[in-house]
Amino acid sequence: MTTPFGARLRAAMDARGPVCAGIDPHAALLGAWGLSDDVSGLERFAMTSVEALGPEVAVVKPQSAFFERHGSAGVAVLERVVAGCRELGALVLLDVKRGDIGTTAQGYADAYLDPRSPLAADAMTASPYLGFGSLEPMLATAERHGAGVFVLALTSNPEGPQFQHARTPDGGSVAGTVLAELAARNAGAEPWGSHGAVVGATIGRAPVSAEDLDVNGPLLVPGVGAQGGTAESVRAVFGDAVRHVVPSSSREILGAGPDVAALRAAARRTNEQFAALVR
Ligand SMILES: O=C(O)c1cc(=O)[nH]c(=O)n1[C@@H]1O[C@H](COP(=O)(O)O)[C@@H](O)[C@H]1O
Repeated sequence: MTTPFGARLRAAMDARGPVCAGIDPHAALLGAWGLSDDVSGLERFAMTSVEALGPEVAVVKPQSAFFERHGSAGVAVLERVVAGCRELGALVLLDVKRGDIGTTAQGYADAYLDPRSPLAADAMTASPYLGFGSLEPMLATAERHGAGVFVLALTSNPEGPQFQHARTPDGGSVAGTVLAELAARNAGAEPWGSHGAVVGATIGRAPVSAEDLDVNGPLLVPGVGAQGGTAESVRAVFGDAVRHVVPSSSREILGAGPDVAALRAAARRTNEQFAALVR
């Protein structure tokens, strides 16, 4: 039987540190690396990131949007990023933030979580806006293949609270409902479950407690670095749930490139800042 994603993630974090390094080939970053904003620039950026980060961090998170904007040739580069990072020992969380009615959700699950797909990753990001139950095909497909799903709960952008803090008829919040559903799904799993919540480092006051944040699964925490989140602010926001945190940083680490050693050193620094939090 395939080892569940949750167990693989725990082992990878113990071995390499907790940080998830994003691969976000923004036009601005391509420029900062002296690369052209086209497929050849994208390929150079992406494969340099793979070489630097694949052997270094527990999880790599390629942002699909920045590959898709170059069309099918860009998606072909993304396929090489996914395969290359996995070959170098990093888990791959594909950031696609998908969500749709069940039958279509199955299509997304097949695309990103079925090992027979050219874009098969270890985990994907999903949006619960069509209802948590609409994600069932992704959760079930992930479980079948030892993969995981990270569901948006409290995102790092300022617009997030409009929906995520909204109250449900039972008096809870939308974000709290997502967290409760994840906790139920991960219940009993050891060392923790395979499905995580996305909770930004910069959320400030949120309608959930540290207890709610303990979903017996990983908490992907973007907003670290470029968006202002630090180890201290993460400790303040997450309380006891801080041991579940997978801090995610894209621009701050990538800004150290294109030198491979400098990129690795930036990832290592972020790991050092957060290592003590998650023990
Ligand atoms: O799912 C995510 O990773 C994500 C969730 C969120 O709430 N906020 C957020 O910034 N992200 C992603 O994190 C990346 C930006 O990270 P930085 O460049 O470190 O700010 C982008 O790929 C975003 O899509």
